[in-house]
Amino acid sequence: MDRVLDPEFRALLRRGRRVAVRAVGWALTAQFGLAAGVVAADELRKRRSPRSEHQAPADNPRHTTVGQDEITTYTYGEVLYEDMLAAIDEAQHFVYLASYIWKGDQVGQRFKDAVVRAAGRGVLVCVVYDGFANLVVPSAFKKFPRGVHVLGFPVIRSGIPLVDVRRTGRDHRKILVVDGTVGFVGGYNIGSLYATEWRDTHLRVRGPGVWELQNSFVDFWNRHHRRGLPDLPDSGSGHWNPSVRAARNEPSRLIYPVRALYLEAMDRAQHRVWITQGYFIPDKEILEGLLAAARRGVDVRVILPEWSNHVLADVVARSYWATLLEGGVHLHLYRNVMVHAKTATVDGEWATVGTANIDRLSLRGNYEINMEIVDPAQAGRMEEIFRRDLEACRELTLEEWQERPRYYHLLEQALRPLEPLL
Ligand SMILES: O=P(O)(O)OC[C@H](O)CO
Repeated sequence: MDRVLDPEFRALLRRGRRVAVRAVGWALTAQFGLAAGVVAADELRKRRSPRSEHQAPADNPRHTTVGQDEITTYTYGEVLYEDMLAAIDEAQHFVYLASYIWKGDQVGQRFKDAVVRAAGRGVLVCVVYDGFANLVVPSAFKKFPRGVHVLGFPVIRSGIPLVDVRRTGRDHRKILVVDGTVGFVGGYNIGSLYATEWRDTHLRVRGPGVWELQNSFVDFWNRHHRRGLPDLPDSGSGHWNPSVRAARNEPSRLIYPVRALYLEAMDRAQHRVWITQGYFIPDKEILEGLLAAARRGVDVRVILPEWSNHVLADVVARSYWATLLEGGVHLHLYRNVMVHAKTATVDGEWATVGTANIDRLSLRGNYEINMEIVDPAQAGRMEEIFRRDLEACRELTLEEWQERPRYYHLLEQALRPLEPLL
């Protein structure tokens, strides 16, 4: 105690604290400087090889029937958007549309026109977009006529996010529900780029499973809409079908079941775990799940873009590749086209398609929704799609990865601490 009061010792402590604060400051500056440098270098690379030279494969949708639900799986945006727009144009009672990104471009305008038309003929129209994800979209585009009810999920929310987790998370969902009879969900945001240049996956559900999507929309809307917007009827469902279910991450209710969905499915796998992801930064338990499956002889494969549109996410993701490859996980790099799908299939029995990436933001951060379908026909379709995608990929070998330049390895380690932000 005497020593604490000793002025010399206190001066020493003060100096130590100053040095520590400065060191942390320099480390953070260096790390963010490095991150900025990597982003700038990637911009140069993109300018040299514009992605628009590359088109996603224009595959037709695939259909299955699961119990009383008709499931259509889309892997090409242009076809999906036409069907979504047709569904909105056919709406008679309500249109619920949530899109994390809603670009103010040609495709975005077509969706806007469609919902305005629906509202004009007396259909109840409620739309949600994420304020942060659409900061770059002109505000004029985000203004709708009075008949369209709009929830722009605020960029800044009340409360202190670090103290109250319920106040955190972006609305990352992409859902369309029309009249309770047809629903769409998956990785596609709304925008022209995604129509032809990105490889993504979306589902259309027709049948009682639509309730899963409708319920997610209604619950979110009723919890988050501002005063003046209508409450939506919350119907409940008499239909209990374990084969077609939605898992919804909801920070405001402290539930993150999509992560559990992946962990449980990997744990059960005996033959195949085939995952397709745009941004793949597995946390400790997901990584353990993949490696454990590979150890017991399961064929574990992940399709990823060779380069995604987020270079920092790429670099941090790559810091796990050596561990994955050494553990027997196969990595397939999709060439030239951005793969943005958030899907997985296990043993030809189970499949998920949704909005959640395998990264911290999606699995422990955002509002997300993934359909879980336990059915050999749908899982078979997803396996067909996976095999088809493999043709556009090259497999990365451990030897090749070990030969990457030393500086690249250092970059991965230096940027890995950014993982909680991704
Ligand atoms: O957040 P996601 O998965 O919808 O992806 C969004 C794109 O990265 C936009 O740049």
